[in-house]
Amino acid sequence: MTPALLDTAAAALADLLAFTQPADAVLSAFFRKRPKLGGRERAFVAESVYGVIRRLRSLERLTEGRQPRRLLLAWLARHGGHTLREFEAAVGQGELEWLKTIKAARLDDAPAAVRLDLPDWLHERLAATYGEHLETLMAAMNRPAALDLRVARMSREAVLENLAADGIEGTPTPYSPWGVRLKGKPSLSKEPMYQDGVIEVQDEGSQLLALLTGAKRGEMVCDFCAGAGGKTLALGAMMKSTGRLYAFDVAEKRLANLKPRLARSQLSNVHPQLLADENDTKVKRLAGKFDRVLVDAPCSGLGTLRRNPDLKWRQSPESVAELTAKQAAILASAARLAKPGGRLVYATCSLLPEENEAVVEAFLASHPEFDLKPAGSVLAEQGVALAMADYLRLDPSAHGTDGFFAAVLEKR
Ligand SMILES: C[S@@+](CC[C@H](N)C(=O)[O-])C[C@H]1O[C@@H](n2cnc3c(N)ncnc32)[C@H](O)[C@@H]1O
Repeated sequence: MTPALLDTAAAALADLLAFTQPADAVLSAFFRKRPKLGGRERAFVAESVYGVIRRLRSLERLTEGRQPRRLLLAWLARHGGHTLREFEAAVGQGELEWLKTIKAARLDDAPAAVRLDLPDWLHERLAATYGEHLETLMAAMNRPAALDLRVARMSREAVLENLAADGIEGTPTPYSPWGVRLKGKPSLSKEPMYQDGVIEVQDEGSQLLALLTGAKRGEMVCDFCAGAGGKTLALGAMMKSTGRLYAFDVAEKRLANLKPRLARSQLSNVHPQLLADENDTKVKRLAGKFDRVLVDAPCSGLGTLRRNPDLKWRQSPESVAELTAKQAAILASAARLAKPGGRLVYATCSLLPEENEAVVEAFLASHPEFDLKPAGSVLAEQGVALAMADYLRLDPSAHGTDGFFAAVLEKR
C-alpha cells in the first residue's frame, strides 16, 4: 500500500460512485486512461473499489458520509485483511487514529438493511421472501464469485489435466456435467483450449439453465434473449452442432459480441437474428416451429451481486416494475414459437419473486395450453443431482452459483 496507490483507488471509487454506468465499464474506462498501472496495482484497485461497493451502506454509516477516500480506508481496514501497521507508510497520523476507531466500531445497533448493505426498498422485498435466510444469502452475495468454465468437445478430466499442466488448478463443479471451477482468477485468453472453444467462461448456474431446455440433436431451438450467446453456445453443444439454433436479441452490439465466440466454438448450427422488439415479424413467421425456446429475460440482475454489486444501488422499484412488464411481454411473444409438445424455459438472474414466480404464474393463467413441469424432475432426467421443487431457484450460499431462477413450461 502506497500513498499513490490509495489516491488511484480513491479516484476510481469516485468514478464508480456516480452509478451512471455499470461498474465494470467504469473501471475499464478508468484503467484505459491509465495504461501505466501494473497488474498488481489494477488488482488492488479493482478488489478494493468492488469491496466498497459491496459494503457501501454499512461503510457510509461508519464513516458518516460518502467520501471515497474514507470509504476506501474503512473497507481496507475492516474487510481487506490489512493490519493497521500496514497503513503506517501510506496515511498520516490523524487518519491512522481515525482508522483505529473505525476498525473497532460495531454495527450491532444498525438497522438490518444497513448491516446487510442493502437499500431499504430491496431489503424489504428480500426479507419478505427469504426471512432469516437473508443474512446467509447476503453474506454469500458479498463474496466474489469463483471463475467457472463450461467444457465442450473434451472430457472434463482431460481439460483439468491440461489446465494443471499450465499451472491452473480446478475441480469439477458439483451439478453441471460440463462445469469446472477454477482456483483463483487466472487469465485464460492465451490458453489454447480457450482459443479453440473447448472452454468458455460460464457460471455453473447458467449451464444449468441451458440444461433445463433438454435441447437435443436435430431439433429446432430458439435462444430468444441470446445477448452475447453464453447460453446459445451451451445449447449448440447440447445439439452437437446439428438442427437449427436461432439466437435472437434486440441489441446489435451484443449479437456482434457473439460472433468471435461462435467462431471459437466451431458450431455451425447457430443463426443470429436481430429483432426490432419481441413482436418482430420474424417471431410471427416462425410461430409453432420450435422444440425448445429459452427466454433468458432481461432482469434486474440482483442474483449476480457477487459480480455486479453496483446493481443493488442502480436498480429501483421503478426500474424493476419496468422490467417485469417487459418480461411478461417477451415471454408471451416467445411462447408463440413453441410447437405442441415443445418446451419453453423462462429464466432470470433475479432474486425478486415479481420478476420470477409472478411472471410465470400470470403467464400460466393466461396461457392454459402451457403446463409447468417441475424443474426438479427435469434436472433428474438430465442426470443432475440437485433437489428442486417446481422452480429452479439457485442460491449462492447453498449452491455456489449466481442467484438464478427458472421455470420449465410445456405446450400441450
Ligand atoms: C440476461 S441477458 C441475456 C444473456 C445471454 N442469454 C447469455 O447467456 O449470455 C438478456 C438479453 O435480453 C435482451 N433483450 C432485451 N429486450 C429484449 C426483447 N424485447 N427481445 C429479445 N431480447 C431482448 C438484452 O439485449 C439482453 O442481451
